Amino acid sequence: MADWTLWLEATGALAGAGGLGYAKARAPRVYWSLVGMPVTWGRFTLSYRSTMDVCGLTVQPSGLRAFMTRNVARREVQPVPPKIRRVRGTSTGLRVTLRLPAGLEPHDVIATSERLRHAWGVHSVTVTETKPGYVELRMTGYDVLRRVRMPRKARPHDLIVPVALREDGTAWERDYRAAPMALTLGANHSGKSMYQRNLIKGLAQLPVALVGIDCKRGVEQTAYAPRLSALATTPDDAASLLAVLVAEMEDRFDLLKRHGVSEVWELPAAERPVPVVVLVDEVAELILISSKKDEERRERIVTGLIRLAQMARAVGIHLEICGQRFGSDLGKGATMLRAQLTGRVVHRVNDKQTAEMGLADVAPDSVAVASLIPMERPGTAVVADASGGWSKIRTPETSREEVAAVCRAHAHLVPDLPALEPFRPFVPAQEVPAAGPSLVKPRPVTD
Ligand SMILES: Nc1ncnc2c1ncn2[C@@H]1O[C@H](COP(=O)(O)OP(=O)(O)OP(=O)(O)O)[C@@H](O)[C@H]1O
Repeated sequence: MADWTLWLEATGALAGAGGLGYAKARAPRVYWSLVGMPVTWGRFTLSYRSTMDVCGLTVQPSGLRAFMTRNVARREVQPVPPKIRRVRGTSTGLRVTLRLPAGLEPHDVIATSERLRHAWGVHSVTVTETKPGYVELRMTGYDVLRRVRMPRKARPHDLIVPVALREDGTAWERDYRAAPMALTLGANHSGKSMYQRNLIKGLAQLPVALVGIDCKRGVEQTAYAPRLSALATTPDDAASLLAVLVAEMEDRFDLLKRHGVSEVWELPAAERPVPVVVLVDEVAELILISSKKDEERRERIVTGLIRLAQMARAVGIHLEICGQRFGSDLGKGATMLRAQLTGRVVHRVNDKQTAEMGLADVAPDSVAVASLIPMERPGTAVVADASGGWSKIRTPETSREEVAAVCRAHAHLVPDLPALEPFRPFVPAQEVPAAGPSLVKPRPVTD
């Protein structure tokens, strides 16, 4: 058996020496499909039982089974590894479904994933419980986060936007129904704007209202103006816009009350107000003040944000807040606001405390991983939610022009929300595409 493994490895090495070595470095996906996958598949198949044995992932067979093996099959009784239910090759690695024998639990496999990775010579092994008694080993043959390519099937739908790639090769999706409010943290140049850019690219294609708050004079979000229902580029405008959003939230609650339901998703489709996603580019610009006279405005902004974060989920208003830090140093109300933001995305940070601000209260295990994101990998982040689960992701590199083009192409999806009309950004006539059929039916917010 070992000879077969050696033969497969030798084939891989020879192919590498014959020119595929170049492909391995420059086109790892091609190399994986041509060489890596067959070699790894062979290595996995041939060494599966012994690897599971040395990694402690076997159990003693049941009495009956041991009896039958000894007396009927007349073979030596051997420890039993998890049963392989399915092996599937993908463009980034191998997926193996295992049925766990009694006595093993998913955590046992998770604890040995590093040993399995080395045993099968793959870049990473991620273990996911698919249903009770079953786990999936997701192996990647190369570093998929080096040059991110999103899976072809990953498309925005409902209120779900694929934003980045996980290190196990699957798409990470921002699901607004599962995590209605989210916080994105990261140091300068860590990739926060790129994350938001990818998010806007996906959201722009959905029937939602996009509201931008970019108090860095709109340098990032102005480019997306054709698809924005509102844009605030100064703290004063932002304070007024948040007051309008709070009033909109209250109107929507009146609508829910009239229909006797508790959230917008229970309303008939024709009555349901369009979801609103509020994207705040840098929260410190909004709530950090330098003089006493701005205190009243800050108070209004923080109160508005906290009210939206606490209640607006039920009426389909979502917050997506970005910042470099988000702790008590931002002043009164900051930690209260943070506690309402369920989804957490933490890019490279300058100090462990910032990673803790984002992750310690939802996924403490991931703090160390976020603290170690290297500078030369912008766009890499750790995502976590209140379920305690977390993943390492990286966004695809997407230019502002590309996202601006998507926004122009979907400008007809801007819904009719009269309350936001005064905040609608100016769009030069040449940027507005010829009128096409509107996919969004204008709906009154109230009856
Ligand atoms: N996923 C990515 N892949 C490759 N390059 C990226 C990625 N994300 C960001 N970058 C690059 O890193 C740099 C910083 O990105 P970005 O502007 O998104 O960071 P930021 O955290 O918003 O910075 P700042 O706080 O200074 O605005 C940019 O040059 C961008 O092109």
